[in-house]
Parts: sequence; structure tokens; C-alpha cells
Amino acid sequence: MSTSEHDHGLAGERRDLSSIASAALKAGTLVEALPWLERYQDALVVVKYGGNAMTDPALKRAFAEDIAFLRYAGLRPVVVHGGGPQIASMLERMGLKSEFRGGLRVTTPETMEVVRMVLTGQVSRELVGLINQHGPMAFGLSGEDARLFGARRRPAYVDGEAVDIGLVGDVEMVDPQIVRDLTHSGRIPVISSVAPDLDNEGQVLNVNADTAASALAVALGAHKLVVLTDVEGVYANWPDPESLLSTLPVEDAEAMLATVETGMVPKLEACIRAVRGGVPHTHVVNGTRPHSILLEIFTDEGIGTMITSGGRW
Ligand SMILES: Nc1ncnc2c1ncn2[C@@H]1O[C@H](COP(=O)(O)OP(=O)(O)O)[C@@H](O)[C@H]1O
Ligand SMILES: CC(=O)N[C@@H](CCC(=O)OP(=O)(O)O)C(=O)O
Repeated sequence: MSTSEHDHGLAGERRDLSSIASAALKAGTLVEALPWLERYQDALVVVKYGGNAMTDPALKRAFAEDIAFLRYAGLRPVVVHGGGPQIASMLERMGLKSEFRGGLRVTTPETMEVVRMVLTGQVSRELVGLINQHGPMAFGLSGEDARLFGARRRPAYVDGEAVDIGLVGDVEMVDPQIVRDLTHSGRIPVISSVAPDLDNEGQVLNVNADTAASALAVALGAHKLVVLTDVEGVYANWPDPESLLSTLPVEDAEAMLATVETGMVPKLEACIRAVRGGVPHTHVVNGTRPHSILLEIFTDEGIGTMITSGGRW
């Protein structure tokens, strides 16, 4: 008997039974997300995307998918992006040096022009384009637009001493109305961390993107701040892999600040400032892991480290 006789001569593709088992597993993952989807309807989630997690094109596409997913799932995502390595490479191409003091870039007027050009003209444009491949949602703006941010110059602290690092600021004023307007109309704001100087009309300041994201999350009364970085989260005893923390009470995060090294300091400070400012949950997550945002928000265990004043959510 030929195969076609055995199959009654019917056309169509045959289903592999093992694919049904794997489909059931996928359904399990979707159902696990259900309580989080219910809980986070309309929730404002600020995601800080650092330049180190942007170096690979596939990773950038996965980031854009996650952000579009959040929006289609009924949340209101807001992106604040950095671009430290991208600024460094442009400075190098222009024959200018990159210098950091206390984790912050020493910013001359010439450096400031490059920072503004790279963040608002390059990194923001690229992220907006990637997200908009999923629908006309992303809208790029900087802290200058509609006076979203106002900043004041700040020194860096090196060995307890204040050091002048030029045109670097801390966000001291946030007018989140433009961000609210955009999210209410279904848009995804993509924000560069450049801010007008409150003390010098016409001058702009370079703001660390972790700091900017935290100030915005507080002003918006966001449900969550997710800070993407290039390690799995906060380690109690860096770099001991066994010491990765899944949760960290804000008091302990404050105590850790004295011992932690430069790179993690602005992230911890950002999370502490957000929690103290009323953002219930903040997360430090590995942005070099594809879809880390979805894993953090929609799975029971989450990934990375949650810095919080209370329980799991
Ligand atoms: N306790 C800690 N836990 C995790 N990372 C730490 C810790 N202490 C220092 N680090 C360093 O902080 C780095 C993250 O900061 P950074 O490189 O500035 O990130 P990003 O470029 O994402 O802003 C990690 O790659 C790690 O080298
Ligand atoms: C004052 C200061 O240091 N500003 C940062 C702004 C960009 C940033 O924060 O980028 P990442 O998130 O990729 O580190 C800088 O010039 O590099």
C-alpha cells in the first residue's frame, strides 16, 4: 500500500506530535504572565537602556521588541537611554579624549556638543526607528524638549573630595507633562539625558542616564524603574558569582554604596532615589541577555536584582 492510499490521499502538512507538547509549554509561559498583565495594566514603567547593552544589533532589536511588547500588553513604557560607549567612539574619531572622574564624564563645551549630537542625533534616532518597526509608537525627545528636565551643575567626588568636571548636571526639576501626554496617546517616549542648565539660560548639561531615569520615574509616580546593565544584577560581593542578589532592601542598598565600585554606584543611587521617592520597585537587570525586560516583568521569579522597600511587588 502506498503512503497516499494509507493517508486516504488527503493533502496538507502532517503535524509532528512533539510540537504539541512544546506548544503546551509555551502556553504555560503565557499563562504565567497573566497575573502580571492584570496587575500592570496602564502601569508606567521607566526603562533605562545603557550604552553597553546596545553594542550588538540583535540585542538592540530584542530590546525594541520588548518595549513594543510592553506597550501592546497594555503597559506604558518610557525609555531613558544612555550611550557612553557611543559617545566615546565619536570623541575618539574626532581626536578628543574621554575622561571620567567618579564615574562621570568630564565634559568640556566641545565634549558637550558631541554628547548632545550622539545621544539625540544618533542613539535616540536609532532606538526610535527600531521600536517603530513594530508600529508608529516611539517618539524621541531630550530633557530640553518642553523643558522636561532642568539641571544644575554638580561636581564629582573622588576620595571624598569635590572635583569640577565641567558641564555635568544633576536633574533638579522635572516637568513630566510631555511624557504623560505622549503615553496617554499611546506613544513611547524615548528620552536622551541632556538637560537645560537652570542657572545659565541657553546652556545644556550632560546628565548621567541612570540619574535622569530615576528622577523621571519619581516625577511620573512610575510603578517600576528597570535599569539595564551588562552584568546579571547586584552582587553582594562583586565579582563572586555566588553572591548575586535577587532582592535587596533599600536600607541594605544604601549601606552597600560605601563599598561598591564606580560602575554600579550610579545604578544603586538611581534605584535608591527612586524607591525613596515612592517608586515601589526598581530592578537592575542584565541588558545583554535578550528579552531580559520581559523575563523581569512577566515571570514569577524575575531575573536580576530587585531593590525595594517591600515584598515581590
Ligand atoms: N556589586 C556589584 N555588582 C554588580 N556589578 C558591579 C558591582 N560592583 C561593581 N560592579 C561593576 O559595575 C558595572 C556596571 O556599571 P557600568 O559598566 O557603568 O554599566 P552601564 O554601562 O550599563 O551603565 C559592572 O559591569 C561591574 O563591573
Ligand atoms: C555625566 C555622564 O557621565 N554622562 C553620560 C551620559 C550617557 C550615559 O549615561 O550613558 P550610559 O548609560 O551608557 O553609561 C556620558 O557622557 O557618558
